Amino acid sequence: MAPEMLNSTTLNRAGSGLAKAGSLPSRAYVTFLAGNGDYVKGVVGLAKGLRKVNTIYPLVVAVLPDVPPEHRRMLVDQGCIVRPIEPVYPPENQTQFAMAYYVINYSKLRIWEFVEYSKMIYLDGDIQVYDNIDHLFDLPDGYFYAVMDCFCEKTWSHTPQYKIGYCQQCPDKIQWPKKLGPKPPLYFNAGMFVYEPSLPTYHDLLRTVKLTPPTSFAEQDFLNMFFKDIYKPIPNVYNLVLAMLWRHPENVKLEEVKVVHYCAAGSKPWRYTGEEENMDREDIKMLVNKWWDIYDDATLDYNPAIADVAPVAEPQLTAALTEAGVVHFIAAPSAA
Ligand SMILES: O=c1ccn([C@@H]2O[C@H](COP(=O)(O)OP(=O)(O)O)[C@@H](O)[C@H]2O)c(=O)[nH]1
Ligand SMILES: OC[C@H]1O[C@H](O[C@@H]2[C@@H](O)[C@H](O)[C@@H](O)[C@H](O)[C@@H]2O)[C@H](O)[C@@H](O)[C@H]1O
Ligand SMILES: [Mn+2]
Repeated sequence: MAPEMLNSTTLNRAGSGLAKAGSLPSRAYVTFLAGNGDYVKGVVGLAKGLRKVNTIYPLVVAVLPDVPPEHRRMLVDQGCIVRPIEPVYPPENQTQFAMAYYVINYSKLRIWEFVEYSKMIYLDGDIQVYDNIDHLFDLPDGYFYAVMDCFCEKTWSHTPQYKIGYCQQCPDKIQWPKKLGPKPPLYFNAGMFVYEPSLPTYHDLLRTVKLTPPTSFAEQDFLNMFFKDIYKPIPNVYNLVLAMLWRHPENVKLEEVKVVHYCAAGSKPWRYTGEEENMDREDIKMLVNKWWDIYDDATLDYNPAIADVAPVAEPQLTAALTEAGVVHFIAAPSAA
């Protein structure tokens, strides 16, 4: 039975980061950085964007060995928690990944090992958060929450969905033909998800990835297969895959969007030229400028002197607050 979409009422009722009595959940945002190129700008922008929306949680950055010390320093200077990780490689393969570099994205799997955190929200480095989404941490445990992807871009041209014009974003437009067998399970974009780090899950992921032939969307396909039984879709406002603007405009209310994912070809703000297809759209130009406004805003730089330093609650104070039934959890100094 297809997982029902969580609606915004349910999500907003999830709470505002108030920990239930007795629990002091350790939560953080986490992103992934590879290489010595310009994605580090994406992560700096993300750190500043999270700070602008007043998240109470830190930003952890999982860095591959090829991220240079000066880039790591930039991230520490922006209040991020830098966590070195080792690469994860898929089995030997002849796969044509949709983008050749997708092979490095398997290293995202290392974030399941961050068990010092009970719940994490993963965000790609090419994502920006324009509204506070801390309430997602209060979603019920035991599920994998993410936004459904779209199958209409050329990057999907190898798939039966694309060939018949079927997309889960408009399931009634083209019916899935019985001759193709069961309708594909709901499929999420792996640029943003809410998950629980867990060593048993981590070891299961690493064991399973070694046995799973790679496919076009690399770790995204793998994660969809691995979590298909506990995947719960959340509204598109939590991860606007930019192609939705021209593929499914009826599903987008830009003024309500909380998270923008600059994944369309040519849309990475730090590389934007406006020349690629759809990049001359007014909404794209506005979103790229919005990203730069945050990136260039020096008032959003991390300042240790005024950062939310987690008050070291006296044990008796915590006990008293717990007794009162609610403990407002202030995490480690907000990295963002
Ligand atoms: O050279 C790279 C390529 C990717 N990434 C990280 O891997 C994520 C996934 O890649 P990308 O966002 O480019 O994939 P897309 O969402 O555009 O398909 C990026 O957001 C970065 O966090 C990186 O750090 N360096
Ligand atoms: O390594 C595979 C990547 O696959 C996904 O990107 C794709 C996917 O969303 C397609 O549906 C779009 O058409 C395409 O533009 C976009 O780049 C994730 O965003 C990224 O984090 C990562 O998992
Ligand atoms: Mn991305």
